[in-house]
Amino acid sequence: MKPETIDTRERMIVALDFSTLAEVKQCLTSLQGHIRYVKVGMELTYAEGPAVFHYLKELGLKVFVDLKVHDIPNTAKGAMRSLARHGVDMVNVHAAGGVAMMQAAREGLEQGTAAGAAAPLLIGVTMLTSTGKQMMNDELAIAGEVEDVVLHYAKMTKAAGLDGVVASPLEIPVIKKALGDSFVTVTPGIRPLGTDQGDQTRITTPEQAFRLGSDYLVIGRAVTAAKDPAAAWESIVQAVEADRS
Ligand SMILES: O=C(O)c1cc(=O)[nH]c(=O)n1[C@@H]1O[C@H](COP(=O)(O)O)[C@@H](O)[C@H]1O
Repeated sequence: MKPETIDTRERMIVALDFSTLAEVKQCLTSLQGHIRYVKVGMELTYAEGPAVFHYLKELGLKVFVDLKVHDIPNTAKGAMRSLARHGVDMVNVHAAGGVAMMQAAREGLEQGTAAGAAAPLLIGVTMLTSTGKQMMNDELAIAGEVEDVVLHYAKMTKAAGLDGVVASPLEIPVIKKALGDSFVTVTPGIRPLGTDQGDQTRITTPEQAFRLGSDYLVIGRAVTAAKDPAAAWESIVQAVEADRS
């Protein structure tokens, strides 16, 4: 199904950046029934192991496992084969690992997916949303504009046969224009008005992210660190739906 035909809530992913299952359960006490899609990153996976993926799937949630694999092709392939066996919905690798690594990741994912089941969406991370132009140019020694580098990584990702990319919402129009509407875009760096920018650099509001054409928004601390996560979540959903109508 094309992401734009999916309900808004299915396109908003909550980043469960916690280090214990107890904290996850506490957060879900507020959010359960409101959310449909969650992201499990390194912090929670390294603490609780893959059992947490199954716990969340059994609650009826879709699960994006964000481990940002970046290694030699053979290792990336094995990592994806193992991840696919958990029956999750979305996984990612760093596009900077290169086309051969991404192709190997794709192969591993197909090998690990149960017969008859759909493979998880495989997404390439372009330039982290915490990275700005100065850091990219001076620290990482990558010349040019962030948007051009992101587009280059997105083209590599598509050439490798992946389903889409992680980028900032700011780069989505050029990615969609060059690579087509069905190339999936997943965007962190979401900051509702009045929330703390923290360590993110290339940010937009949730409304802007949808307007720029993002398929899936990843939202973490603006919701999970709020006093009332469900209220924070619902105010984002309302703002987005009002903006889109
Ligand atoms: O792959 C990601 O999900 C990711 C890529 C990226 O470029 N930037 C980024 O922030 N993320 C993740 O998205 C989430 C953003 O969280 P908040 O900044 O709290 O909304 C975190 O879990 C990050 O690990």
